[in-house]
Amino acid sequence: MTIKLQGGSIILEDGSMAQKDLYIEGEKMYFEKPENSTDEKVINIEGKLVTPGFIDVHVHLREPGGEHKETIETGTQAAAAGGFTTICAMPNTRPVPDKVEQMEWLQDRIEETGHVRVLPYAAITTRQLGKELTDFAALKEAGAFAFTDDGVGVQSADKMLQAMTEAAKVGMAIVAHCEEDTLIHDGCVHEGTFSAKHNLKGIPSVCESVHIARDVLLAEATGAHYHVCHISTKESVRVVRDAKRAGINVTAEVSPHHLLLCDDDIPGLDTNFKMNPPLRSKEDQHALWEGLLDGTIDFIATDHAPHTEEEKAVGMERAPFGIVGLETAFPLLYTHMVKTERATLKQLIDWLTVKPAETFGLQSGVLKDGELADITIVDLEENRKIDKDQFLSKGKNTPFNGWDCQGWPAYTFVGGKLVWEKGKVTK
Ligand SMILES: NC(=O)N[C@@H](CC(=O)O)C(=O)O
Ligand SMILES: [Zn+2]
Ligand SMILES: [Zn+2]
Repeated sequence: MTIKLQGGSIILEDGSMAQKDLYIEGEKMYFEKPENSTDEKVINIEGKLVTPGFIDVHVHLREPGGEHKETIETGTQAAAAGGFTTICAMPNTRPVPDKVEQMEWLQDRIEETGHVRVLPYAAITTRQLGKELTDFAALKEAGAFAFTDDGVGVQSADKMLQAMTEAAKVGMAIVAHCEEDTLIHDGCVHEGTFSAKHNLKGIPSVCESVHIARDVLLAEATGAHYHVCHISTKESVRVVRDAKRAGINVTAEVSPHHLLLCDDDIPGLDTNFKMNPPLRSKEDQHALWEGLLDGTIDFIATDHAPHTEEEKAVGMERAPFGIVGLETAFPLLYTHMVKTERATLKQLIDWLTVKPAETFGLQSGVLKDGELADITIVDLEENRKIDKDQFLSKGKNTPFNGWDCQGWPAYTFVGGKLVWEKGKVTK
C-alpha cells in the first residue's frame, strides 16, 4: 500500500522548503505517486513540517545489564516519540560491547526489539578500563558505528594515541568522553557559584578541556577523525575552534541541556540537574551557542541517560550523573532556539539531521526521491507542557518537567514504517 503524506511543508535536500505531497511505498519515499501503486492511504498533514528523521549519535539504552533503567525497546520507543529515526547506542553497559560476540548479541537484540535504527558503538578499551585496546578491525566488521569509552575518559595519552592510530587505519572515528580523572576532585557539580553556595565539591572546567587539548594534538599526529562528546566549557570550544583552523580532523557535539541551562539555573539540590559534564557557568553556556552558530560545534546530541527515581533520590553527592533527552529535544530546541530567533528552523533541523549524517558518513539525513523513508512529521503549532509521566522512556529524570513547549513530533517513519503516531507506538 502507498501512503500519501498530503499537504505538508517539506524540507528538501538543498535546504529549501516546499509545499509538496510525499509518497511512501515499501521502504522508500517518492515525490511523485509510484506507477505500480494500487490502493492508497492518505494522511492529511496540512500545516505540518516534514523533515528527515532526526539522528542522535549519543544515547544510553542501558541494555544489557541496566534494564531497570531502560531497554532497547523502551529507549527506541522514546526515540520514535521524539522524532529520532537513527540513534547510536553507547557501550557503558554490562557486559561492554568490546568483542565481536557482544556486538553480535547486541545487533540481534536490536533487530528483535528496536523501534528505530540503532547503531551500536564498540568500546575503545576492554571493559572500558583504559588498559587494552579492543580489536577495531573485527568490531568494525561486526557492525560497530564508531569507538568510544563514553562514561569515562581514556586516561593514558599513549592508549589514546594507539586508539587513534588504529581508528585511522580502519577509517572509523574515536568518539571521546573528555574527563581527566585526576581533575574530577570528587565533584558532583561544576566548580563555580553553585558549588560554592551549596558547599559541594566542584568539577573544574579544565577536567574536560585538558583532554580535548591533548586529543586534538593526537588526532593531528595520527590523522584520525576525533569527535568530542557533550562539549561543555568555553575553553573546550576555543580548543576545538583553533584545531579546526589548523586543519585537524575534529568534530564536536553539544547537548540540549548545556545549551538551555547553566549552573545559575539549578534550583537547589535537585539531582535531575546532575549530569556529566555538569551544567557550567553562564559564560560557558554563551560560548556553546557561539560555537554552534559559527560551526565550531557540528551538531546536537542528547546524551539520553536514564536512571530510576530511586537511584536519583540519594542526594546531589551520591546520585548517578545523567538525564533523559530523547522525548524533549525537539520541542525544547524549537521553542528556545527557533521561536526565540536565536537560530533558524533550517539550522536546527541541520543540527539534528544533515550534520550528524555528514560527520559520520550516514546515508540518512535528507529527504530524497527514491531513498529510504526515514521521515519525521512535526506539528509546529502544538503547545503542551513536558510531562515526565508521559515519557515512553523508563527514565523520568529530566530537569525540564513542566516546561511549556511548542513543536511536537506527530508521526515518525523508519524505512517507510510508521513507528509513532500522535501519542502511540505503532509497531
Ligand atoms: N552523561 C551522564 O551524566 N551520564 C552518562 C555517561 C556519560 O555520558 O558520560 C550515563 O551513562 O549515565
Ligand atoms: Zn560522557
Ligand atoms: Zn553519554
